[in-house]
Amino acid sequence: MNTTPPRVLTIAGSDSGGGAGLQADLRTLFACGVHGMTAVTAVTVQNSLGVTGFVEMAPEVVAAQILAVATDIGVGAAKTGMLASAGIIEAVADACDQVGIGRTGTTPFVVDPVAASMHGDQLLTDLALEAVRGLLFPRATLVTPNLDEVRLLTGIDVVDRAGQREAARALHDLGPEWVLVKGGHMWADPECLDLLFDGSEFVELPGPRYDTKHTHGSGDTLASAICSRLARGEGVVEAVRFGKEFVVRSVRASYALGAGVGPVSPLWRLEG
Ligand SMILES: Nc1ncnc2c1ncn2[C@@H]1O[C@H](COP(=O)(O)OP(=O)(O)OP(=O)(O)O)[C@@H](O)[C@H]1O
Ligand SMILES: Cc1ncc(CO)c(N)n1
Repeated sequence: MNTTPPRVLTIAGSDSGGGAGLQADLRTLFACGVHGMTAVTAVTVQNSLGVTGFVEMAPEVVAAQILAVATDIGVGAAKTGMLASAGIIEAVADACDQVGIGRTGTTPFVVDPVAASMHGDQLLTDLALEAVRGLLFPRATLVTPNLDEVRLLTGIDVVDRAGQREAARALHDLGPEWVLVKGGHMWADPECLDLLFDGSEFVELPGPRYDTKHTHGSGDTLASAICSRLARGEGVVEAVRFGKEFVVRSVRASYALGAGVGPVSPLWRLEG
């Protein structure tokens, strides 16, 4: 009999182009050696040029998927991606409480507050943003906003590293245990520095900035790689260090796809 690997649940939307969303999560989780499970929140109509539409799942169907896998298969760590609406966020918060995911329980919970695609297409309503702040952040082990999401959530426009620290403090005040302010969108910075904060200590995670436009799915890949380690029982700092290293290599392995923005690729992990 083979050993059952650790299990990670992603609560996320589908990207028909296969580069971001739950497809990026599943391929990253596979490459990281864990069993991936999905609670689908929405189906987007998407390719390398952007998102042209989406339909949401009914909130009770999202909750039912979470309960179904948690009560039978078990969840070692969970993450959120696109959540689409306030109704879905309320259902997710409630279902997570029921099965011990997040700070009301013991299962690590990574909240990636996906608000828009990299082309600027909105993936979350304005009302839902308030629900992310009020219902998900206080339950999160770790939140992983990019700089556009930081601006939407805190009003802080981060343009330098001092601003990144100020934003980390403001986000931590919203209740998560840890905050990771991603630096990918600090375009003037020759590096991509991600900043981790637990309310007292800052941990800087420096990394190169590769000269490529093909970074679709980088945030999903980072959060999924982090979850793969949290599900093994690693601490947040160790897991985030692994995730950063993993996403850097995946950006380096990214490829062109269609006429627009290609995806980062975790396939390097499976080669050789
Ligand atoms: N050009 C790049 N070269 C190397 N690392 C990058 C690059 N762009 C982003 N990263 C890294 O990828 C991760 C995701 O960062 P980013 O700030 O782009 O998040 P995101 O906007 O949520 O991602 P996406 O919306 O593309 O999925 C971070 O660890 C960031 O430092
Ligand atoms: C479904 C989905 N989730 C997340 C993102 C952001 O990467 C996207 N473009 N599409």
